[in-house]
Parts: sequence; C-alpha cells; structure tokens
Amino acid sequence: MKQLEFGHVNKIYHTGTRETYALKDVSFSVRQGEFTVILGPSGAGKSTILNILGGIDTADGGTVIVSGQDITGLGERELSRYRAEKVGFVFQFYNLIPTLTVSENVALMGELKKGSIPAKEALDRVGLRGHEHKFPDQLSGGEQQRVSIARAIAKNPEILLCDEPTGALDSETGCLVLEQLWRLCREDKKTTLIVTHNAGIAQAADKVIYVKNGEITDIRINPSPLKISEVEW
Ligand SMILES: Nc1ncnc2c1ncn2[C@@H]1O[C@H](COP(=O)(O)OP(=O)(O)OP(=O)(O)O)[C@@H](O)[C@H]1O
Repeated sequence: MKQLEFGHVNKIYHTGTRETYALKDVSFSVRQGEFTVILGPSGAGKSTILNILGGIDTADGGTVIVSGQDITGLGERELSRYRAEKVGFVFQFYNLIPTLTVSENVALMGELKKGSIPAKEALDRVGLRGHEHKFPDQLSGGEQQRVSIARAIAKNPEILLCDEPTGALDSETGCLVLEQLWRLCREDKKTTLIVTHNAGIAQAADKVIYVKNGEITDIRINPSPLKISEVEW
C-alpha cells in the first residue's frame, strides 16, 4: 500500500524580491513500512521535502497524500492535528527541553495523542533504560539523539521523518543511531524517511531518492537491502 505520495510538488521561497525554487515538479511515493533515504548536496531541497511531508511547511503546487489524506489543502488547525497524530520527527539538534528529565521529555510527546506508547517503553526501545531521571545535559550527544527518537516513537506515529539525525554526531555514534532507526522501521513496520549525508545507509534502504537543485535525479529501489550489520560504512 502506498502511504506517501508526492505528486508534481513545487515550492518557491520568497525572500525580498528574490525567488528560490526549492522544489520543481517533485514526484515520488513511499509504501507502508518502507525505509527510504533521501540523498543530495546541500541546498538540494531535502529538508523542504521532509518539512512538507511533516506538515511544517506547505507546497505551492501539486498534491501530498499521506495515508489517503490530501494534506495540501489543510488549514493551520488541521495541520496541527495531522502533525500531532501522524508524524514523528527526529532532527539534527535533538531539541530536548533542558529543564525536563529524559522521561518527562518523552512523556510530553505522548500527551499529544491517544494510543501513545509509555515513556518507559519508548526509552527501553532505544536502549536507555536507567537514564529516565537524568537531564539532557547529563547525556552524550548520541544518547540525547536516542531520547529524541524515543520521543518521536512515543507518539506511535504512522511516519517517522528524520532530518540529518546523525549530523551532530561522530561517525561511529551516527551509525548506531541509524541502526536504531532502521531497526524501528523493520520491527514496527514504521514508514521511515531519512535525510542524511551518510550514504552508507543507502545499502540498507528499500528506496533511495536522489535530489539536486530542487529536482529528483534518480529513484533507486533496492531489491535486496542489506541488514545493518552487513553495511560497509
Ligand atoms: N525558509 C526559507 N526561506 C528562503 N529560502 C529557503 C528557506 N528554506 C529553504 N530555502 C532554500 O531552498 C533551497 C532548498 O533548501 P533545503 O533546506 O530544502 O535544502 P537541503 O537539501 O536540505 O540542504 P542541506 O543539506 O544543506 O540541509 C535552498 O536554496 C535554501 O536556501
């Protein structure tokens, strides 16, 4: 089943008198449970794709269909509900609230939605049992990113959107974080899209979307994605 469909999407940013065509006629689809990686140089339009899919930004043309719902015409309130109910986000800079404990940071997200996963269980999933009562600054960068993954999965979202989740981590820790996301996708059949500069992960992806200058240059379906343990980083 197709879970995400981007159909002929355009996005233009206006800065003063300048227009930037961030996306030009971008079309692709993602099936339920697929692990998709978006690759491309800086400024290619990768984050713009994720932001539109996540309802943080809106398209200027085309259609964006998520689980059968066209989100292009939604108003602010409906978009807010869409984000709260369907989308889990993981960003480069973990965006944890420094004055809340690890457990509180995760639990906060669960409050947005019925059917959420308890913070303790979400933290267990990312191997952070025993860290519940610490504050974010008492954790390493990799651990903080795992808290932000736990926070995203606590909502039990339909789709998981990850924008440079390893961008602030050393390569070894970054690989561990990617492995965690890959496992979540495989075990929970959660549709996952990752923007990353770590091209190695493409070997474990079901689909790789290459973007350049706001356009898709290639979409490769991987008939036999590797297990993470088999990837050469
Ligand atoms: N809010 C904005 N206002 C104006 N221009 C923007 C805005 N957001 C993005 N852009 C422009 O749109 C283009 C695509 O940006 P985007 O952030 O999607 O690229 P990216 O592929 O994610 O890049 P990077 O890998 O550096 O994060 C760029 O030219 C960028 O400068």
